[in-house]
Order: sequence, then C-alpha cells, then structure tokens
Amino acid sequence: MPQGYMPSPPLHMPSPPVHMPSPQGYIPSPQGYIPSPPAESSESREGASPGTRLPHVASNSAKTRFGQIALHHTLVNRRAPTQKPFSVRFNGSFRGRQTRPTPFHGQLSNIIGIPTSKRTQEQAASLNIPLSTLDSHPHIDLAIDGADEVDPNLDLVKGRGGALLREKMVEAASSSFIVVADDSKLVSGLGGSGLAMPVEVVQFCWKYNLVRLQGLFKELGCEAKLRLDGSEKPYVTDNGNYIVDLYFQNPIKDGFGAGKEISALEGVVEHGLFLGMATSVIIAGKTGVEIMTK
Ligand SMILES: O=C[C@H](O)[C@H](O)[C@H](O)COP(=O)(O)O
Repeated sequence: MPQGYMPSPPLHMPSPPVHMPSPQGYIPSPQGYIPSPPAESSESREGASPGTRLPHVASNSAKTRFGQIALHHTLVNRRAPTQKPFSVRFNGSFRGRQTRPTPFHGQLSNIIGIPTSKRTQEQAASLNIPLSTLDSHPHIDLAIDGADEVDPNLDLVKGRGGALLREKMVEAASSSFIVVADDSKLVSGLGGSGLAMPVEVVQFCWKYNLVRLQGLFKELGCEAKLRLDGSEKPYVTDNGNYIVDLYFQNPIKDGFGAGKEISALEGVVEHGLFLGMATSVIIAGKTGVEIMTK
C-alpha cells in the first residue's frame, strides 16, 4: 500500500474538487458522492462479493467513465499527500477518442503515468501526460486496465491487444489494480470464451513452442495458432517477440497450474493468465454497472 494512502469503502467516492462535474450514477451526500439508488438489485457472483448496480450508465461509455471514477476514488482518498508524484499506469483507456481525458484536464496534478505499450506511450505523450518507467518508479499506486476475460475469482485473461508482458510487469508493481470491462468479458472459467489466450514466445523456433503449448492442454481441446498481423505476417510485440494464441474448447480448471506449466517452457516469455492480481473489477452491463471485489 503506498505511503499516505488510506482505502475507503469501495462504493463511496468523496466529493471531488468543485470544478469536477458530478459523476453520472452518483449523488452528493454529506460523505461525498455515493452511488445513486440502484434501479434493480444484482445477483452476487460466486467468488466475489455482492455487486451493486449503478443505473443509467451506457455500457459503451462505462469503461472510460468508471476508469475516471476509479482514478478519482483513489486519488481523493489519499490522506496526507506527500510531494511524491502519484504514479498511474495507462493502457488504451483513451484510445479511439483523441480528446483529453477528464482526469488530466487541469483537474489533477502531480501524476506520473507508466505506459504499457509503445502505442499508449505515444498517445499519453501527445496529451502531455508526464511519463516514466518501472526503472524510475518501481512502485505504482494505481493500475486501471481492461481485460479479455474475467472469471468469478477476478482472475483474468489479458493480452489480445498484444501488450501482456508489459501489462503484467507494471500491474504486478501496482498497489491497486482496477479492471474496467463490459459483461461480454465474464466467463465461468478462464479460456471459456473460446477466444484467444495469448502466450508471448521468442521468435526462435516458435513452432516448436507452439506444438508444446498445444500439447500441454490436449485434454481441454486446445488449438494453438501463431498470431498474424494485417498483412498475414507474424505479429511482433513491442518486445520483439511472437504471440501464440491458445483456443480452448473447455475452460482451464487450474489457472495457477496452467500458468506454471506454460512458464516452465523454455522460450516462453509470458502468458496472458493474470491470476490474483485484480483488486476489483468494474463491469458494465445493459442495465447498469456492477463492482466486483474480493
Ligand atoms: O493487450 C491488451 C490487453 O491485455 C487486453 O487485450 C485489453 O485490456 C482488453 O482490451 P479491451 O478492453 O479494449 O477489450
């Protein structure tokens, strides 16, 4: 936990500075902003605490909105702030729109971002967000990121965007890791979407490792494929490696065991199973937003 940071109840957000608009889905209270009364109750998910629905939040804007709220939540709850810059990691949370994201629109200062891909680094730099690296800032206060799959234990599959290695390094160094996703990402078990579970491998003899990776999960009906780019050439990560995508017919039963087996293969750089890392997950659905915490 970073120096000077005091957690507060997860669903309470103290009042932001006066120039910040009231966040959608929240109402003012003597304790600060609190979620608006739920439109309907939500069901709890196995392995996570009961969720709370925040009504009237469109799922297509929820990721950005709740990323902002998560950031505000963490920042305004810091007691006795030090002069030390607050470090936050970024991924593509502002991609698709080139407008300056609200948290950085002159409302927060003393923030340093740690980008997890070259693309995000360029975007953040173009928005004049101060950037650094893990070398200079080995302890990060807050990570906010999306996920490709979220299971009931808040374990994740990540890396369909190709940034899994840097994401895992940076998120593992973060005191708090908040995932923002929509409900299409929910699965009962990792690999259960039938979509890719990425593994970053060195280019040298990639086929050898592809065959070995597929062989590890024969009983789950796993098919391994080399990821290609738009020109049908092997996709190359920011780290100069290839990605082997694993497609499962049946979900992985033991994520930690699977992760260990994958990592034990020489030439494997990193895998897309993010286990025990997320602090909370903010899920947007058609009828509202649910916050899952352990
Ligand atoms: O490599 C990239 C990331 O791990 C994920 O693929 C990403 O966080 C999920 O992206 P999105 O929220 O845009 O679906």
